[in-house]
Amino acid sequence: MNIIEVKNISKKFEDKLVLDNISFSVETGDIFGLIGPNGAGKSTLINIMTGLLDANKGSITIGGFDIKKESIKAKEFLGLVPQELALMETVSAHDNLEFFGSLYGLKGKLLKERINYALDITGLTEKRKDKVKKFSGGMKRRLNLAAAIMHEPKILILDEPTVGIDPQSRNHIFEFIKGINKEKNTTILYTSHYMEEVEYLCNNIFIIDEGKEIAYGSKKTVKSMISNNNKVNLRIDNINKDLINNIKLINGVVDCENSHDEINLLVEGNSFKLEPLLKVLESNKSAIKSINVDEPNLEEVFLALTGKKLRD
Ligand SMILES: Nc1ncnc2c1ncn2[C@@H]1O[C@H](COP(=O)(O)OP(=O)(O)OP(=O)(O)O)[C@@H](O)[C@H]1O
Repeated sequence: MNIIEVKNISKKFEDKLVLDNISFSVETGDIFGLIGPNGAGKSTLINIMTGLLDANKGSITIGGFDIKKESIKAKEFLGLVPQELALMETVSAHDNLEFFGSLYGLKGKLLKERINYALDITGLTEKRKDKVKKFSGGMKRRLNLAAAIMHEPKILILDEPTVGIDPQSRNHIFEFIKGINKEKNTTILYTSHYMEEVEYLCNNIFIIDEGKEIAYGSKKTVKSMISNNNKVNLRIDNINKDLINNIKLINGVVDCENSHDEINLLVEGNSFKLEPLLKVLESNKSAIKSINVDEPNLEEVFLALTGKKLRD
């Protein structure tokens, strides 16, 4: 079932079109990536999805409910972690979560359980009694995540949660996302302009630039949009002319470059097989030190489709 359906959303600020006919759907239990550079329209889209902003055109359903017409029911599905922090600095992590939990009507044993779970899954259990003003930026961001899951939302929307934080907190956030997705089947909508994060976390992705769809589908589909070619890097002994010529004759080899102990191949993903390559190496008595096969990464996909880099 699709827990999120975005259909033909357009949005203008004054005369400027910042979202241009955007459509996609997110399946229940997916980790879905919304990627684009600064100013692409990600936050505007999230604000429309969460009912904070009206679109000029199109519709969005959350859990089957229209975000405008049945907003109370639709919003029950949502947990939002915005870019800005919303925490009380002068009280402890625990007391912040107690406050946010009570806003959702939680009390007693259930409130305690939810606080413990939220602290545990964000890696903050040891800091539960510390005042938030003593926290690093990354720890505050994690506490913000913990606050957003107190009501156990079915969908968690994270707007660039790793911007400007330390690597340790970044890893905690990744573990948190994978953990809550696995344990509670929480659907995740993750926005970022870091391609490698989306590459690591997400199954399906939507790439947006200047308000327009650039690519949409499974990670594999999106990567295959630019090319079916993979790169193969070989580190071997006994590289000679005959070997290179024989490698070039292997079905699916598009290009072959070599240095003294390394060969780099560009191969056609659908027709190239490793077996004939291994036979050629064996008959040339070339001992293999390493073989690596690389797919294009999402950064390369974005560059190929837009002609520009995600981050300058
Ligand atoms: N309230 C507003 N009034 C006018 N223009 C706006 C408003 N909010 C956003 N914009 C413009 O809409 C475009 C999309 O902005 P948006 O914040 O959605 O992008 P983003 O992809 O989330 O980028 P970032 O990562 O920088 O937040 C930008 O050109 C921005 O300047």
